[in-house]
Amino acid sequence: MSTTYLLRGVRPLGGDPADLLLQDGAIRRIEDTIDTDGLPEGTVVIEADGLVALPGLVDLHTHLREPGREDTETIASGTRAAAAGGFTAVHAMANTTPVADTAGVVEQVWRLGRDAGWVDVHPVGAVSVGLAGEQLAELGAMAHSAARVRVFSDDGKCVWDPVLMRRALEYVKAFDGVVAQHAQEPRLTEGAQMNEGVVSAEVGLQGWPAVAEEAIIARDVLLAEHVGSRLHVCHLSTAGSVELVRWAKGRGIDVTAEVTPHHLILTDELARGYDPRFKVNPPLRTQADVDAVREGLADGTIDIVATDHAPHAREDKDCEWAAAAFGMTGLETALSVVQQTMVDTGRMTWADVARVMSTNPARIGRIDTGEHAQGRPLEVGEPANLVLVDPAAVRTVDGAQQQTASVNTPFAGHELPGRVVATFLRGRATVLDGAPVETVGAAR
Ligand SMILES: NC(=O)N[C@@H](CC(=O)O)C(=O)O
Ligand SMILES: [Zn+2]
Ligand SMILES: [Zn+2]
Repeated sequence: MSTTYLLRGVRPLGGDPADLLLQDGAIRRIEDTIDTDGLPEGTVVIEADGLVALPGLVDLHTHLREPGREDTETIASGTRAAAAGGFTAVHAMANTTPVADTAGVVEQVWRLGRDAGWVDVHPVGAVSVGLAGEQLAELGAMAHSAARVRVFSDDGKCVWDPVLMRRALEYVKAFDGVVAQHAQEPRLTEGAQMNEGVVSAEVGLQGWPAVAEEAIIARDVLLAEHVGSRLHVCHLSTAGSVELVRWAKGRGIDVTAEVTPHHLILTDELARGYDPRFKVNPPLRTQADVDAVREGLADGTIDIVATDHAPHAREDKDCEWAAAAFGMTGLETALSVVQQTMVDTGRMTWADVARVMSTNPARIGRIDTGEHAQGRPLEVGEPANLVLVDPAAVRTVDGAQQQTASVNTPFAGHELPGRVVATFLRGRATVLDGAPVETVGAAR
């Protein structure tokens, strides 16, 4: 029998306090006060005064590195980090070794995720065989596998060939899939190391122009319109990209877009210290771009925040900038960065955070229905996927103390607001008192 939890005085979506009863995997009661009389023996009462309850967070863009780079992250360590960050579902990117471009690989990732038990793992399927950008991968077989893939991406590489991109967009319509594009014109970014601008000129690193991202987004929204398909733009990072997505949506094109926490707060000024922790793809941009993506997220042009959690080995980051790998971790800091940049600044409410970090990503990934539905409202009868966050807490980020197996967080030493106190996956606690519940994997 599963544990019954009574959450006392919690604030659903930051609203008025209420008592919530989680029982047999679902939210059973939401009332001003729930009396403990008559509750099953062994009911665990959590005094949640001042805590905000959100639907379990859903990440549309996580790199779990398994299979192939288990030295940097495994499905178990990455999903444990996700639970610690308040997530109940993640989409695992396809740029593994081997690439997740067959039904066999996506089913393996899905099974390992299920066995680990921390969050629901939804594998992303590659668009092209081996991410090589030449031949379409077996999208249908992945969609109809046990992993039920709906999101397809060559992330890390751009689907550059417009004919291949067109075919992928056409193909995924058959199973209501979406192509998630890493928008990067490869010829315009050969050898690029950081954002092209004043800072790149001053520090002498090769620049990566905004137009390299924007040109692909412009092309792809027109392709999506032409074939009547769904497009998702990964980790959008420039003011011009926000404008393009705004224009496309105004025209009725079925496009969605994501921004990462780091692009909401960090700028290319950080490259001045040549610390490769700040080397990422797409690169950190200017303050004007940061302002534009914040505005785009607040006004709904950008649909979601996705972490692009990209763990890397020490040797791939403890080296000179030009030799270092692109990417930074993010699962355990995402909610805090969104709180700091969007909630504490008055741009968004907690209900808006639920929308951009749970409801919308679940809908884009088509995981918002069925037995394992995610991103559902906090209502009686819905699955008990929840995160409890203490918005008044302040913590100093320490890479070594995180659950991820890698330490390439850009926020080491930063004070960030907010702390995940508890996470529930279908009524089962994965995190309690701010710490992962050790019996999670074993309980299955
Ligand atoms: N974001 C990154 O800088 N790196 C990602 C790939 C990607 O998201 O493009 C990775 O896999 O390391
Ligand atoms: Zn990418
Ligand atoms: Zn990525």
